[in-house]
Amino acid sequence: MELLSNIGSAMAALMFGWAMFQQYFPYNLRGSLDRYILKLTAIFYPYIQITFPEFTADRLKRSEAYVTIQNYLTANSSASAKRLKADVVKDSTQSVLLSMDDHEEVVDVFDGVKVWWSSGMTISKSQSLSLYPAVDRRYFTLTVHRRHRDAVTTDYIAHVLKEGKAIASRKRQRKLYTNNPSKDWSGWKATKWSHIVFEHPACFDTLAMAEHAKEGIKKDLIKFSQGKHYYNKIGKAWKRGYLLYGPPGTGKSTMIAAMANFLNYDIYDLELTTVKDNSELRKLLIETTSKSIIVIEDIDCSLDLTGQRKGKKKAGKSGEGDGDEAENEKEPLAKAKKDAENAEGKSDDSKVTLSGLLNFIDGIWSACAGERIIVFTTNYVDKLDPALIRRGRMDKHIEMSYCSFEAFKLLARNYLDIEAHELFADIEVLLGETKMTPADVAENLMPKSDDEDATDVCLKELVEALQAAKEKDARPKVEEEEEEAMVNKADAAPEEK
Ligand SMILES: Nc1ncnc2c1ncn2[C@@H]1O[C@H](COP(=O)(O)OP(=O)(O)OP(=O)(O)O)[C@@H](O)[C@H]1O
Ligand SMILES: [Mg+2]
Repeated sequence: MELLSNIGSAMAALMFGWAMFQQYFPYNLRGSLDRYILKLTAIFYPYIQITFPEFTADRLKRSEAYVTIQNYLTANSSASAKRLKADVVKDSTQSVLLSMDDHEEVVDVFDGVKVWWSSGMTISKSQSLSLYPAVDRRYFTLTVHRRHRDAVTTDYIAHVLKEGKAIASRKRQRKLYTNNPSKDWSGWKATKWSHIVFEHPACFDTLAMAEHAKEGIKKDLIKFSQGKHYYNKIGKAWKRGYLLYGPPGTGKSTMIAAMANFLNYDIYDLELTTVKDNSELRKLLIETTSKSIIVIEDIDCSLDLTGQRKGKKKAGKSGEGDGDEAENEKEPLAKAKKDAENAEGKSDDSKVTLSGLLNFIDGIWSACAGERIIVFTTNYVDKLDPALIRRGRMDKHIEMSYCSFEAFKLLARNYLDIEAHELFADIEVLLGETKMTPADVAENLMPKSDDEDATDVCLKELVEALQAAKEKDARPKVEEEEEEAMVNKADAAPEEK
C-alpha cells in the first residue's frame, strides 16, 4: 500500500507539473494533452482517493464523519494495524482504548472489494496571519480501485458510517437523569435535569422471570428500536409505552435497568410530585433526548391521576377529554377553590393532570426526533384508570409476579452458582404453594459467610422462610384480622389514657 501511495504522490506531482507547464503550450493543443495526461495517470495509477478531514471546512467543529470513521476503524482494524495509539477512557473501568496511529494503514474488504484506509496528519506551520490557533490537521484517506468507485462511494461509505455510529452508541456513557424542581431552572448552571453516570448491572440474563416472557420483551424492544421506518410509515411518533405492574420486590425497577442496558438507552426518572403543572411537564419532556427511557415509578402514588378521571366518569361524561373538565365536575368545594385561584390570575393549567400526561403520551411530542420509551410502574394495576393504560397508550403490559420455580433456579444460579440441589424439589413444591417475591428469595440466597456449607445454609433458610410464609397464608383471614385489630388497639391505648 505504501507503494500505491508513492505512485499516487508521483502522479499528483506529474499532474501539478503539467498544470504549471501547460501555460507555455499553444492553447489549441492543451485540451488534447490534458486528456493524454489523464489517460496516462489512469494507466499507471487506477486508484481513486477520498479524504475525510478531522475538522469541518470552517475549522470550527470536528467532522462527524471523521469521528464515525475513527470509531469504525478502531473497532474493525485495530487487530490488523501495526502501530496503535492508546487512550485511557475516563470511566469507572479506566479501560484502555486502542486506535490507529497517525500514518498507519489498514486494509478492509467489503462485498469482495478491497479498500485501503490510511491516517495522515498535516502540521500547521506559521500561524502569524491566521485567527485560528495552530492545530495538527488529521485526516483519513480511503483508496480504492477506480472500477469499484460507485460501490464504494455509495454502499461502502454508508456501511462504515452506520457501523461507526452503532459503535459510538454502544460505547457512550449512559446517564440517569432526575428532574429538578422548577425553582432551579433559572440562573447560573440551571438545568431541568440533573444526571449521574448510569452503571446499574442489571441485565435480562440475571432477571428472574418466565423465560418466554423475557424473550417476548427482548424481541419487542429490538423491534421498537429498529422501527424508525415503520413508525414513519404509519405516521406515529417513535415511542412505546410499557406498564410494569406487580407487588413490591418483584423486579419492576430492575427490569427498567435491564431494558436500558439492553438497548443502551439513557434513563429519565421523572418524579411527578415535583412537577407543578402541565407546562412544566411539557418543558421537561421536550428536553429529553432520543434513545431514552422515561420512567414514572409508582404512578398510582405520584398523583391523584385516577381520581380526576373518575370524577369525570361519575358525572356521567364519556370519552377522553381534558382533565380540567373533569375537575369542574368534582365536589363543590374543589370547584370553589379552583374558581378562587382563577380569580387570583392563576391559570387553569394549575397542576399536572391526567389529561396533560396523556396528551404527551398520545404524541404531542411527535415533533421531537428520535425514539423514546415510556415506562410506568405500579403496585396496584386495578387502581389505575383504564383510559390511562389502554392499549395504544401503554402498548405493552408486563406483569411482574411472585417467584416461580423457574425464576428461583435462575436466582440460585446467579447467587450460589448451583444448577441443582437436594432441596430443590421441596423448594419447587413450596414456591407453588406460597407467594414470595424474587426480592425475598434473593435475600435468602445471599451467603452470610464464606463457609463451605454456605449454600446448604442459604437453601435451608429459604425452605424455612417459605414454610413460615405458607403457614401464615394458611391461617384464616378472620384470625389475622382479629390479631391486627388487637395490635391496633394496643397501639391506640396509651393515647386514650
Ligand atoms: N425478578 C427479579 N430478578 C432478579 N432480582 C430481583 C427480581 N425482583 C427483585 N429482585 C431483587 O430485589 C431487589 C428489589 O427489586 P426491585 O427494586 O426491582 O423491585 P420493584 O418491583 O421495583 O419493587 P417496588 O415496587 O417496591 O419498587 C432488586 O435489587 C433485585 O436484587
Ligand atoms: Mg421499584
